[in-house]
Amino acid sequence: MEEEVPQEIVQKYMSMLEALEELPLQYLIGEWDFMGRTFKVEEGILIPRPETELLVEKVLSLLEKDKDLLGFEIGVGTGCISISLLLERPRLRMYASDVQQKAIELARKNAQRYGVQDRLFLVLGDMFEPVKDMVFDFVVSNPPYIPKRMWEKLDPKVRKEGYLSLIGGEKGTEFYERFSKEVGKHLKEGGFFALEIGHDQGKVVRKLFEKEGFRVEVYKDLSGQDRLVVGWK
Ligand SMILES: C[S@@+](CC[C@H](N)C(=O)[O-])C[C@H]1O[C@@H](n2cnc3c(N)ncnc32)[C@H](O)[C@@H]1O
Repeated sequence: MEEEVPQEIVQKYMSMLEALEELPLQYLIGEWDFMGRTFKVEEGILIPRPETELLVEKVLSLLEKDKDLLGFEIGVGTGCISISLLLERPRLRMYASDVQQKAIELARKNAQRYGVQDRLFLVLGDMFEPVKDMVFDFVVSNPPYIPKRMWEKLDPKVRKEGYLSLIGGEKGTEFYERFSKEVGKHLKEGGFFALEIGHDQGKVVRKLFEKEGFRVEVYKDLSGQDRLVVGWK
């Protein structure tokens, strides 16, 4: 208590406080926790959310423990979903894509941190384009699902996570519309997909997938809001 704090530390502290007015705390400290593990985060890439842990838990509940499995994640971001799955299922291998090179590089660093880089194949590109001819046991994604008109209304700190991370076209459902038409040919018979959805998107998204012939379940989060959709081929 008697020691005086050095000026340079006081200055660093003050400038960090100032930066916090515009930047989320997570970007300032450079990492954030997801499912009990710490992931590097960078501006422009979604900060892992607690709601998304539900998606990982649901997928884990559907994956057998001692089986060789192949999964695909669209929109890898920090890598928190794929890396969490790989750490819980040692015989799983995952492909994971993103349209942002920055996300691919960040996910690579996080995969190295947790020693799963040999089972995570990171690919740059849109939707299923980087895995054109491949079929998987399952496909998972936490896609952008906020309607375009909401962008300006979002907290400026949230906007630091980036348009591509958050906005799902005019109605917010553009990703699901495209995905519902393409996912079937990339799933093995009996395979499934699992997607995070917005709290008011359960009905619309269920309809989209039922129209394409999938058996569909919508799950709620702990606050009773629609949060996940799972479909089986
Ligand atoms: C909501 S963030 C999810 C990031 C991470 N999976 C998570 O849950 O924290 C959506 C990610 O999908 C990527 N993305 C958006 N549209 C895409 C598309 N058509 N194909 C591949 N990736 C896409 C974005 O760049 C962003 O990194």
